[in-house]
Amino acid sequence: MMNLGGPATLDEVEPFLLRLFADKEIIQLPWQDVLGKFIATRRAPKVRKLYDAIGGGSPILTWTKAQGDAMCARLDEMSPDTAPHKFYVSFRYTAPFADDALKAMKADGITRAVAFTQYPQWSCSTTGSSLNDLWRALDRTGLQDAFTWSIIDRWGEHEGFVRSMASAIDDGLDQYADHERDDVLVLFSAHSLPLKVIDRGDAYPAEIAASVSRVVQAAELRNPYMLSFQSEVGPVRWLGPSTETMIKQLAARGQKNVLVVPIAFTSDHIETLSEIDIEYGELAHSLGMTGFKRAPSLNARTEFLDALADIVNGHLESGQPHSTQYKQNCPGCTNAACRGLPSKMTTQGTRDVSVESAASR
Ligand SMILES: C=CC1=C(C)c2cc3[nH]c(cc4nc(cc5[nH]c(cc1n2)c(C)c5CCC(=O)O)C(CCC(=O)O)=C4C)c(C)c3C=C
Ligand SMILES: [Fe+2]
Ligand SMILES: [Fe+2]
Repeated sequence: MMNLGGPATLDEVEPFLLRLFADKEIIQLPWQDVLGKFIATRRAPKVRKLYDAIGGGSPILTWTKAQGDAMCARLDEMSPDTAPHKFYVSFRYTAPFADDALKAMKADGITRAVAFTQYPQWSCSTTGSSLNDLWRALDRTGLQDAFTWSIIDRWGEHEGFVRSMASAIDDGLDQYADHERDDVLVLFSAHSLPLKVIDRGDAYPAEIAASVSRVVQAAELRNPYMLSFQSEVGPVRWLGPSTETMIKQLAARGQKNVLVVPIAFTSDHIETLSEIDIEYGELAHSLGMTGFKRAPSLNARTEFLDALADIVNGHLESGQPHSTQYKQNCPGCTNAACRGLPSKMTTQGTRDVSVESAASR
């Protein structure tokens, strides 16, 4: 289960930021080694305070473990012939890292592995970076031939994910009085990306829009809705419209009730608990937006746990080594590591594992 990760303690904030701003696959900065370090160390005290205010660290590992446990229990029932199923966490910028996951898998005698991104929608800077690092970690640990791989690289239109988002929106709307409910504007908010990434041809904006469209249909939403992007950091230009700007503009035209729906995250962490709930919440209230609320994160929502298991089971049944989109490298990509494959990939899925050599690396 691959994700960005987050600092579990306040002491881990600075190392986490240093690793993140050093990664050229998530953000490209001029003189990255120097500027990345500068931004990370300068940002750390502020970000430490933010994590302090949400309980002293990120809950992303706790949620990922709860999701993994529930997913594997369901998979053991759904697919006894591939049981027992085990999950391992591979975070990009905090422990457990890809190397930790691979070593633990080897120690447990695992031979068949599914690299399952926890970002529903693809971006080269998130799932792409995690996968590139996973393949590098195979080399670092000398475990190139230990596992036969397949990849779940995107699932933003999966029916179970879409239905869990729709039911989270229902719960979000239930927070309003009956007479207010029709007046609520549903503001889908996704993590933004540097425009440079978009200009290379990254699939993220289209995949986010597809998720929003499917969720709106599944929720049979009668409320007006829109999509904006949050969490811009660093001195580069970011994809808009920005969630913060939209809140200001909606408040200026008298919109009182806004329900924010985080569409690109599967659990609570700093972007939901701090940025939306505290930072945007205070902004909205200061501007007279009395009904500013957020739909609950998916966390351990039963429909979502079912969805995670269904995504993996469907993947195993499909026999596909990865999505048809996976090999579609961004036309503007100059990173030789992108869209590589490990040396052992399935051609037929778990139920009939035959192995082919890496098509490219
Ligand atoms: C520096 C560039 C960043 C890009 C590009 C980016 C994209 C991106 N991130 C997520 C998901 C998460 N990001 C989280 C925190 C976080 N992200 C960045 C930077 C970029 N993200 C920073 C510096 C931080 C740390 C907090 C801060 O300093 O503001 C997290 C949460 C971590 C946690 O608390 O557990 C997640 C999750 C996505 C989906 C995405 C683009 C598609
Ligand atoms: Fe981020
Ligand atoms: Fe790339």
